[in-house]
Amino acid sequence: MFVLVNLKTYPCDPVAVAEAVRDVDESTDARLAVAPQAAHIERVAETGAETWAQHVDPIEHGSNTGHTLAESVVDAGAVGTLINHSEQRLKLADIDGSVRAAERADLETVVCANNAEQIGAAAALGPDAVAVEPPELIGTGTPVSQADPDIVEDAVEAAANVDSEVSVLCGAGISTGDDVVAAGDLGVEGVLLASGVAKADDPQAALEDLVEPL
Ligand SMILES: O=C[C@H](O)COP(=O)(O)O
Repeated sequence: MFVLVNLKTYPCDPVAVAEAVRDVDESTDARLAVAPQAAHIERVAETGAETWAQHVDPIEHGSNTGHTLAESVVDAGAVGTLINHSEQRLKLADIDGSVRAAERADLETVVCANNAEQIGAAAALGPDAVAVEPPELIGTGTPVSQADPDIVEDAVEAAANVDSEVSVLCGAGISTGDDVVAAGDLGVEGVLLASGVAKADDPQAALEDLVEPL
């Protein structure tokens, strides 16, 4: 299982969480990665944790003030990027452009979507993976794998119908090992989560709990 921890803009210590991600990754067969804010990518990557960007823009080098260039996050140490997170929604053409920008820079991609229909459209753009996240469950602590298993199974089917090479993750409310196991039982290859780790008093203990049954 792939456990991708998005730090969003939570007021956690990104380096401390990254060190916990690195250490727990070394103790499990699961793959762990962390997605800090862009300004923290370099310091996070220096810990040795697998580091992702939260977003890249559909741009090339040039006159794009305030945008995030795929090559720049690679220079800082990122190896992958989220695209179209529920909190950073893009138009379809821009999702396509961001996937192409990430490919150009050799970044792995996870395109997020709200439901199975959008997952099918996202998979058609050829990312490495898609992630289904019902927005109403994000940050609630109520896991999608238990609260809305149908949307996860439908997303797995929708992606497979379009491109069986595209992996499927699910996210929203996942914070325990049982949640991750339940997600795996629904057919996903990974989970995308945030508050369960970024807001935990002890992020390392939260991560250890997440991978303990894997
Ligand atoms: O990127 C992570 C997702 O939006 C899930 O967030 P959450 O684990 O806080 O529900």
